[in-house]
Amino acid sequence: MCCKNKVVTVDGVRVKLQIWDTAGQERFRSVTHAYYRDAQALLLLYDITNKSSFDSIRAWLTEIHEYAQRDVVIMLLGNKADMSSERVIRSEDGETLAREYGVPFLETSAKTGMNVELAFLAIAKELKYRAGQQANEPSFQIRDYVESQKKRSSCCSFM
Ligand SMILES: Nc1nc2c(ncn2[C@@H]2O[C@H](COP(=O)(O)OP(=O)(O)OP(=O)(O)O)[C@@H](O)[C@H]2O)c(=O)[nH]1
Repeated sequence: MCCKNKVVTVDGVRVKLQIWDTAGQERFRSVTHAYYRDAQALLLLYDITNKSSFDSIRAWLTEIHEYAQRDVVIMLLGNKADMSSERVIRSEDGETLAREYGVPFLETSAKTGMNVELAFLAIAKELKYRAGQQANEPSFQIRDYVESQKKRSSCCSFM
């Protein structure tokens, strides 16, 4: 499960993220608590071509509420956005779920890289902002940032 490092540059400062990939299967649930208990951020991925992966997100959010840090940064990601012909979960469904839980949402593709850098950058920005919060600094809103930066799989075919 542990670890890959990812370095992103946030406002000229290099931030190192240590990424743990916890397997999503039910049978590993009991052991994954220990892995994410101390995490500062959690990326919850489902597969847009797999309904059961989307359906299990609610259970994960409930669990996280119980076991994760109270101020953990959570982001919902609908992965495999490149596989549009096999899509079963609409972007709107991801957006609605994310809105319900007040978390930012992106569709990503690990294959093409769509929105992947943005997901890590948004997390790093949020964590950096929280760590160095100054009284006179404008607040950083991760959801607004993600909304303003994201690329939609349905557009931008010229890219
Ligand atoms: N087309 C496409 N395939 C992907 C994408 N992301 C992952 N895959 C493929 O999906 C399969 C599963 O990927 P994994 O990274 O092993 O998935 P996982 O959910 O981490 O698997 P577990 O660790 O067993 O829970 C692999 O064959 C990947 O190449 C994507 O964005 N697009």
